Amino acid sequence: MSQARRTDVAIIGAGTAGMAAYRAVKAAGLSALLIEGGPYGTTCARVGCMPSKLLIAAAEAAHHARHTAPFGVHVDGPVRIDGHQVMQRVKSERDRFVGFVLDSVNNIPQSDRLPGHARFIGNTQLLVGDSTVVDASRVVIATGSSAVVPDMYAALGDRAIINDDVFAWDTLPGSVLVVGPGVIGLELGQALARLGVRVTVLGRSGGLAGISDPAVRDNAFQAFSAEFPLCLNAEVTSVERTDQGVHVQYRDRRGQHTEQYDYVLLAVGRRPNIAGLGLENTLAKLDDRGMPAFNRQTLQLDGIPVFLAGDVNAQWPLLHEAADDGRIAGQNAAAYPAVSPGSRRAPLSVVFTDPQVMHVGLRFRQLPDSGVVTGEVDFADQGRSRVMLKNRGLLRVYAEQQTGRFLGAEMVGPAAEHLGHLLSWACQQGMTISQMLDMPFYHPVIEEGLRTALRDAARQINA
Ligand SMILES: Cc1cc2nc3c(=O)[nH]c(=O)nc-3n(C[C@H](O)[C@H](O)[C@H](O)COP(=O)(O)OP(=O)(O)OC[C@H]3O[C@@H](n4cnc5c(N)ncnc54)[C@H](O)[C@@H]3O)c2cc1C
Ligand SMILES: NC(=O)c1ccc[n+]([C@@H]2O[C@H](COP(=O)([O-])OP(=O)(O)OC[C@H]3O[C@@H](n4cnc5c(N)ncnc54)[C@H](O)[C@@H]3O)[C@@H](O)[C@H]2O)c1
Repeated sequence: MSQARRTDVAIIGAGTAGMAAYRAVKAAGLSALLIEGGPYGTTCARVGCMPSKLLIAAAEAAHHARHTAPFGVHVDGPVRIDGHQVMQRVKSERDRFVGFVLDSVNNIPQSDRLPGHARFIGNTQLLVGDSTVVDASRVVIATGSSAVVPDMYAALGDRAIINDDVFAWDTLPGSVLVVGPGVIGLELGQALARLGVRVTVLGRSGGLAGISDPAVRDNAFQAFSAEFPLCLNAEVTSVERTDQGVHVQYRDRRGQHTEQYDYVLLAVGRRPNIAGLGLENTLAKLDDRGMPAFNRQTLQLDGIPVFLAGDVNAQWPLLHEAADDGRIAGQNAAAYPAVSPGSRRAPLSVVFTDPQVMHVGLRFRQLPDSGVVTGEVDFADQGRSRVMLKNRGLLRVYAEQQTGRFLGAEMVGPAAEHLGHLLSWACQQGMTISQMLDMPFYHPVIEEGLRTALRDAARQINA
């Protein structure tokens, strides 16, 4: 027997964006229904940001323990890694973070929550599960994204894994081939390598951690390829399931390779969760991949009161952007038809490798063809970085020649997560290089490296 529900705003997906949208709709005094087809807890807490950082933290502990000798400090005897204990901490701390999300879900009145997979049967009408029809005045789609699994790996069954599977392990495997040297591939690949897993990371089109500045990318390549086999232009020619794991053949500049791994970790990108949503039953304009046309400022789909928030819109698939998207979509859904562009922050991304990678504002590839100066610092001789033996990396800052306005930066190097925050705040304030140089710099700190890059840019602006 079918059930009918009526609400002002239906929100599909109780992830970071969906929960933020729900809060915004309720704050505006409208009714909202939060529909979730999978487990509660969010991608970030369950299988994304948090468990990956927990694995990285264990890897950093192992790495530090193995690299004390240059300081004259010796850990006599081998560093022993207990894979069970590593994964136990990753999972129990992860569960703690998920628990906080579940608490906030439980604080949402039961009548505002609807479990089940949702699909459109009209512009703002949804079928949830097999029998519940939801009539909404507006809808927010916040269904997230899923890891892409290229066809050639499907035959490997449970030996072809994605990030979710790593965080379900009870112990560490012996070997993993990581396909995709993007953010996920590098974060997890390096962490596993430092935890004693034999790791190879393969890319196919030269990309590395999303870095677009060739000088920064080269510097990053030197750092990572010194730690584990890393090839950015490889072609995997065959993969075959064996009793022991996976038999892999790939080709790179050095020739053909035949190797055996326990698992192939696929980290070749993520795809918006749009398929199966039934958008063809609405008036949304869909492209050839089924993506609806939408306004990037208001997040509204062209022509219908439906909004697209978080990873599913593929604008900036990052946690803080998903939360902002959810707020903007929720506010606009509530205010519809009086929608307005949401306020955005300066772009900032951080990759939690060692050395870390970050970008702020405009990326190198987005810079105008002329009228830009680039200041840089190589961290090899940077004082505090050298003191701590963290002296590898390159920071490049971009500024408008005419006005001196700071435009953006790309970096691989020490404390990039912190330098990235300083720079993104300056970017959002619209500061010039000279205003940034007027700010305090303590001694001796890694931020003095940033000052060197800013001075380099200032010299060129003044010339
Ligand atoms: C390994 C990894 C590490 C990451 N690390 C970081 C990091 O360090 N920093 C950072 O900023 N970002 C990181 N991210 C990205 C970040 O996790 C995402 O940007 C963010 O979680 C996206 O939130 P969301 O709300 O869009 O999607 P989600 O949290 O995935 O929520 C979508 C929800 O929609 C539900 N759903 C889907 N379809 C339907 C349907 N038809 N009906 C009902 N429900 C549906 C799903 O079950 C899911 O619960 C990482 C991602 C991964 C995978
Ligand atoms: N620290 C963070 O903020 C963080 C961490 C993890 C994930 N994320 C988010 O998750 C998103 C997805 O991450 P991702 O690493 O899956 O995607 P990605 O787009 O960052 O990287 C995918 C990489 O795989 C390569 N690739 C594509 N097809 C390939 C193939 N067939 N063989 C070999 N290489 C191939 C691409 O060239 C690219 O280098 C990121 O863009 C980011 O927004 C963020």
